[in-house]
Amino acid sequence: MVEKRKPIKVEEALKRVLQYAKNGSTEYVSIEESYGRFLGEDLVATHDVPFFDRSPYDGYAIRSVDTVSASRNNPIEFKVVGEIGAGSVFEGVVGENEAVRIMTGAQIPEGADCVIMLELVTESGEQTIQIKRQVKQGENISFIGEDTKKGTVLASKGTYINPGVVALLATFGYKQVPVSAKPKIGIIATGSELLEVDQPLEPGKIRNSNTYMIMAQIERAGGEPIYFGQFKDDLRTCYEQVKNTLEHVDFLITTGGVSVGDYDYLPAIYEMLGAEVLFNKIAMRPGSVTTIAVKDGKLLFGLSGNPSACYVGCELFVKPILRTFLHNQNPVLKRTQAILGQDFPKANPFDRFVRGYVTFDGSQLLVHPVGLDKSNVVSSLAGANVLLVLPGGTRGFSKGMKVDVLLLEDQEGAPVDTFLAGFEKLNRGDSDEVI
Ligand SMILES: Nc1nc2c(c(=O)[nH]1)N[C@H]1C(S)=C(S)[C@@H](COP(=O)(O)OP(=O)(O)OC[C@H]3O[C@@H](n4cnc5c(N)ncnc54)[C@H](O)[C@@H]3O)O[C@H]1N2
Ligand code: MOO
Ligand SMILES: [Mg+2]
Repeated sequence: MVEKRKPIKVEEALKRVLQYAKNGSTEYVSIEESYGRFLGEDLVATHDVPFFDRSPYDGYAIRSVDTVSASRNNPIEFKVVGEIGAGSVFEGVVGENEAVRIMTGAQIPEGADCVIMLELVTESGEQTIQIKRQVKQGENISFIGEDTKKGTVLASKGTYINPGVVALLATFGYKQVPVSAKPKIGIIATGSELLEVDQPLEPGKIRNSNTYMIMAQIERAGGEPIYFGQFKDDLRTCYEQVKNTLEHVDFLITTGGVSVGDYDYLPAIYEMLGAEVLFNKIAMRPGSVTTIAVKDGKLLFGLSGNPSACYVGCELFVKPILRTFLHNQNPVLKRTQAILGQDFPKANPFDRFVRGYVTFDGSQLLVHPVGLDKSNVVSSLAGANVLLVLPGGTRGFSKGMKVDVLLLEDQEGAPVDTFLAGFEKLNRGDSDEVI
């Protein structure tokens, strides 16, 4: 008698998995290697930026008081007493009707309290200029600390290091950057039908695409994938592999063998390991068979063998655990809304995660499903930049309807609470599907 599994809601599955989320440690990498990593400590401004009052223009630094009566009919003459480019400092003090020729980025000389742009002065002699307008105190000065003040937390621990964060790291002198250590995520592919990537096709066999897809997904999410090989559907072999691999990784992903088929051995393997199965059926498509178990606090992700199901399982459940390991506060996929660009007539007994492509039509986001919506297809994955979330218990969606989409290529992510709330408020109908 085949086991009847009880599906649980996506949000319930995520809550159960997140109970086992752990934070990893911190390590140092050079600033050149920091892009794409996650901050291992808060990034705090260790000094004001700018560190000194500076000129935002090429011009002349003067005293505003000397320009009070300046006008087109009353040009005021200034003596040019010095010249500084960025990086140089004028050693004297700017006195009455004196000007220092100053370039963008140079420190405002003592005595001066404003800058007039080169274009607005007339050179009236070898070392003299004329000014025909009033310049206000503080005009054209970038003041100390106006960019950021010493002590400000500019990015918190766990923040994704984008190019802007790299600029801040350099600004504050981080030659070595504290980053969150990447979780080591083991991958084992199961299936007697699997060929290595470089093997020629044979009847009944397919190349193992899931391994490489998951490796890429893990890298995109910021983890370190470690591939332990592909194994035939043999209970002993697969059990030994899973057991041994677990010792060397922070989490383990297997693909295939989680359903109810004769050669689906993962359920038996969890039992032999003495692992606690958190769930083995989720009310979602694809990926309903996604099974997650825990052994001594370590998560085992039993992802489906079907490529699209495997992909979705990885994004929805592996990514949040991975990102939490990196101390990231926004570990789940960011959600937004888009207008369905074409009919999607298929009924949705379970929540459906359709591979889609989002574009902006000038006023709104439009989303189109990509390729065939079947869990065993691989081609739709390449063109997808979102997953459309179609609530379970509904009977199809038409063009023009507003739908939720989860962004696949976004690196910012979203907080768990809002993500869960998004699912809880889905307008689901009654599902008559039981398997
Ligand atoms: N009687 C039932 N049959 C199935 C059910 C069910 O509930 N009752 N669930 C179906 C669903 S839904 C899915 S999804 C799949 C899940 O299958 P498994 O996770 O057990 O995976 P396998 O049986 O090993 O393989 C399924 C499919 O995927 C291909 N595959 C496997 N590994 C790879 C890989 N590394 N790269 C590419 N493709 C791979 C494999 O050849 C199979 O075609 O079960 C349904 N059946
Ligand atoms: O788990 Mo299967 O992918 O639902 O389609
Ligand atoms: Mg199977």
